[in-house]
Amino acid sequence: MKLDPNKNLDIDNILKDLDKYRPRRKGWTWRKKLPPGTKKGDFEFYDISEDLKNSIPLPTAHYFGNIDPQPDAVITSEIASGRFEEDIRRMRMAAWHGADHIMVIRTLGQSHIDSLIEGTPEGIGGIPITRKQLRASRKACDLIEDEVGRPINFHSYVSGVAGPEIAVLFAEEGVNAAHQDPQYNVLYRGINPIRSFVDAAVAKHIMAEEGMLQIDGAHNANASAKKAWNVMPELLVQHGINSLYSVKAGMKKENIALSTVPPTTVPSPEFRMNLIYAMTLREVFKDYKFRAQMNTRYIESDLFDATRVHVLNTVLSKLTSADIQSTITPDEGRNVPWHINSIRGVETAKHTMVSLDDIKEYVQINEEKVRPQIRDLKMRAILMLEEIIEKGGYFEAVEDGMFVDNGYYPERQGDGIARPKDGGIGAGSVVPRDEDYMAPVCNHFGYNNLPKDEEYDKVCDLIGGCTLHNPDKIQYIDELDETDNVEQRMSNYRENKKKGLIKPEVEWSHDGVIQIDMTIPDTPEYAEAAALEICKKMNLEDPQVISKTVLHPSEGTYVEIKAKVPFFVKRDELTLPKKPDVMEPEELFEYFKNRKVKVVAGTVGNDEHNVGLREILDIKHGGIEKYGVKYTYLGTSVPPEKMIDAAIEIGADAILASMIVTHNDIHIESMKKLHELAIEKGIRDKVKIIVGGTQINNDMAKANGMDAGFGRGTKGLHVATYLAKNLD
Ligand SMILES: Cc1ncc(COP(=O)(O)O)c(/C=N/CCC[C@H](N)C(=O)O)c1O
Repeated sequence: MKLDPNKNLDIDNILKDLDKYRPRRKGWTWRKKLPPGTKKGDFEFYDISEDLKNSIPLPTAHYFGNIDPQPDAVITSEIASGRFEEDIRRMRMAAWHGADHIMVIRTLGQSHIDSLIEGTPEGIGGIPITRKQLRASRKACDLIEDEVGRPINFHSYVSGVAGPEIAVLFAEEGVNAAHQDPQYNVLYRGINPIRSFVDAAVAKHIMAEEGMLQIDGAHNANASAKKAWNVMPELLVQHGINSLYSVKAGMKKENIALSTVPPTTVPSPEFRMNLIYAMTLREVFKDYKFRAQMNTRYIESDLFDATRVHVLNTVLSKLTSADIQSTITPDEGRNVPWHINSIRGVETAKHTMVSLDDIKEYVQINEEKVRPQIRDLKMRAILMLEEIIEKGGYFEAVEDGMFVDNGYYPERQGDGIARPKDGGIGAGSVVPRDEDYMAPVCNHFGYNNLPKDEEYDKVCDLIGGCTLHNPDKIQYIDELDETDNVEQRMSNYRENKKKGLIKPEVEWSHDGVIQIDMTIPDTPEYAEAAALEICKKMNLEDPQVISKTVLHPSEGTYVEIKAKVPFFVKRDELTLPKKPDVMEPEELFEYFKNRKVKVVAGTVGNDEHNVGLREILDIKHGGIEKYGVKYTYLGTSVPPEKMIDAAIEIGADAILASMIVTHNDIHIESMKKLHELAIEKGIRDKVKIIVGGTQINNDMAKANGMDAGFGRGTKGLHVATYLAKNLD
């Protein structure tokens, strides 16, 4: 099965035969870097990887031959609509924009479920991670990676009281990467510390054997602390605990990605503070990988502000290093990510990384300035580790509330998250393995009383293969819940699709949600009330203000609203907008380089307007001069006779006559005059007469003897295209 860029991804195809689906590979895939100095278009790049086969380049790419250079870092798109079948389309969109790491947020609270969920129940704020969801998503990623021409890493989360089971599920299903950090269970999910670390060793060992990439959980401290910038010393400690524990559980350092989020933002003097932290982290953990993540901590509902934060975060990644740049949707502060915002996040990362190609060769960090601060930060982390040892170890330290304290260690606020060593969910559930404990499964961590006297290659030979080596042993359970399952959810989607009904969407198909914005010249309260009233009068349903920007306390407020359109439009009743007939700039440059074209231009009759014509002529705003057309400008209020004489004198190929004034149909008269004079002087068949103006259109112009007419919104590109296509 292959995807056709001109066709929707067929979810039914994805759902078919999932019981037989097998992942095409296991483990993580990095991008294939290109040699320094690789040429793309007219330019050399030093930090890029192989191109995509299919992609959507950045908005300005069309000026540069549509190149779409791919940064060397993997780019993550985080997707979480709550319905996996809806996420799949967004994965495809994100991949076309350059994401090759798809992370799907888990539904609320899955960490507290002590077994695997089966089927595909609808999630909240994320989706339930289940075998069927993983298979459908990985299968979709197979198709999408073939379509864009680059492997896609599918990512999920190993945490909670079912951590080891989840890890085995991921290993069986070819999940390529996962978050795994026992500190996450302890601090944020209140799961027993000892249980969390024992489970983590088992989970990490399985992940390690499958070559899965691991992302740790340090970013959560950053996201949970009231004063995130104060937890920097602790972040180093948390990274250290998880990284070393992972190595001891069998993970390779190149598969251990430290999850680093810039701890602060404006109006604090964020960049120099985040720079110190980022540099310190990379020095201390230089053999590991870095997954930089845009800041989720301070994302408000203002999309522009979020995007500015994200650009600066990515600049920091480029000035230090990032093996993976995870993107957060700018609407993190107000919605479950919308398609457009998932894409905006990916574009921000790609834009910033490509624009800063090779920047470290040009911008050197002032060592004298940063060194003392890096040293200070390292010392604070070392002191914290020493105190942890003094207290008797990690469990005692976390019991004592040392973690996520809002002090800048060693200063403490005393408001850390304390977790009792023998308390929390799953307390007392860890029992030592018996002497004769034997588990005939592969990649199993810890004591395993395996037979000494038997020959076997791998442990599971003892039972004819475990699910990691004999996937036919996997018990695939389809849907358990008659009502909450993907077939139910897809039914009315299929109905509407078959009828060719179209509705806007932001999270789910046919949710009908649109976003509109308006500026109301009033106080924020009145602006909000007015905006909602305007939506009601527009017959929009359930309008909600999702963001407000005060332009001035009383002069004006910008309001963004989401609301639902209560109707469908029928696809087969739509008349498609006529594509403007324009050639690509490169084609026009080429044409006018080989065909010297001269035109005469002026505003005809008693008419002093000249701005519009100048825009069509001048190079500044993309006038015809930009493409190589030579023009002679005769000015304003030019008599038709003078236009024709000038055309003869310079041997013009075309006359461009601007006509703005139209009262008493003076413009029609001028057109006729130009046409008749050109015939009289014997040049009518040698010159194209083109008229333009706000009231002009092509049919009217041709009806009055002209060759073409251009109305409001015309650009030099349109006129240059006409000339290139119509001059002999
Ligand atoms: C270390 C760890 N383990 C498990 C979970 C998931 O855990 P639950 O199912 O919500 O309990 C998380 C979640 N992180 C938040 C989203 C990801 C973030 N935006 C990121 O990209 O890093 C986690 O950080």
